[in-house]
Amino acid sequence: MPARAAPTPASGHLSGRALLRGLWVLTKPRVVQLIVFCALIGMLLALPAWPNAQQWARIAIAAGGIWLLASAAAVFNCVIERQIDARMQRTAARPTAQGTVASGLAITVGLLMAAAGGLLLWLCINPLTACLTLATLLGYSVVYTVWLKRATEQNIVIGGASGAMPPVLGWAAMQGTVGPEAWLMFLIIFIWTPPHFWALALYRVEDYRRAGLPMLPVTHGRAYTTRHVLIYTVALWAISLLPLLQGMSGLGYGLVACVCGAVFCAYAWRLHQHYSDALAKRTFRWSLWHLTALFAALMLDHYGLLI
Ligand code: HEM
Ligand SMILES: CC(C)=CCC/C(C)=C/CC/C(C)=C/COP(=O)(O)OP(=O)(O)O
Repeated sequence: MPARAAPTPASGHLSGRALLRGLWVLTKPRVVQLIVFCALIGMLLALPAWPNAQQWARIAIAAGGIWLLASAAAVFNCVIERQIDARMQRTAARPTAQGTVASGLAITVGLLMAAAGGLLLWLCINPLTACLTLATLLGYSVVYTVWLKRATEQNIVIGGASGAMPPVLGWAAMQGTVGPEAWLMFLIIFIWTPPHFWALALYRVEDYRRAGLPMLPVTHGRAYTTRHVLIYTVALWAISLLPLLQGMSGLGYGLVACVCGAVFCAYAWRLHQHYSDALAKRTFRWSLWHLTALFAALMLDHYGLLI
């Protein structure tokens, strides 16, 4: 979403509230909101029962630390990609692409957020969570943004590992180790990421072509991409049922995963058969509801609140 206030005439940079609003936009708040939500579910599932007051305090601090580091990662991504962003209609309004928030300031704010988040996790949670979250930040801001994104059409498949880490971080924050249940949640997000992103890339293909980025619809075309959206969506359907088979969740979760998986597959099948930009947009929107529903169901099931 663009920063709405006008630049000051003298510097071209924003001031006051508009500057804060611009910095907020750079943290990609809606994406980070879902990331923190998945981390929170990881924390709740790592505890056998409803958290007590002390555990709630720990959850709040861990969520705050993960939020700070994820937001910093997003700010670094916006600075590094400001020239690419300026060439794409979807991202051209970002304050870094417009030059209304100076890169130096954005980097400083990002570093401060990363330092605050890292310290919070290291001192108040545990070094494992701090190290894993910092590694996730580097994975997204450096490995994906600087290298993978421009290097291969598998960029978001490999880079998706960073985005899939939140439940692992949440689990580590509560347990001090990482259990198989956490890796199962990682796998769900990891397999969800390609259809989530490629649905968007299909209707934004001209943006990516203009920016010179090797996203799958640019390098391999629409039919190949929709086939891969379908393959990953079917794989996601199967993988999202693993918590049931592993004994981590019950029938309530299984039912939600079954129904949501069927809807996502139906979208992917229709997209493959009768492509339209409008359908690709709806598929992308559904991907967000799908992940939210899966993680909400994992949590409700954990407390026996689903059938
Ligand atoms: C490498 C991994 C990923 C890639 C390449 C990717 C890509 C994208 C892109 C390009 C958008 C922008 C859509 C727009 O501007 O309208 C987007 C939106 C979004 N993504 Fe992802 N994503 C990834 C992983 C994730 C993960 C792990 C989550 C959360 C767990 C997530 C949650 C969201 C949300 C909530 C939005 C909607 C933002 C809005 O409506 O403003 N994404 N994603
Ligand atoms: C520390 C921690 C938990 C970090 C999480 C890392 C993170 C923010 C992952 C989300 C992935 C994401 C926003 C991809 C957007 O792709 P893009 O950058 O290609 O999208 P764009 O074109 O909109 O910039």
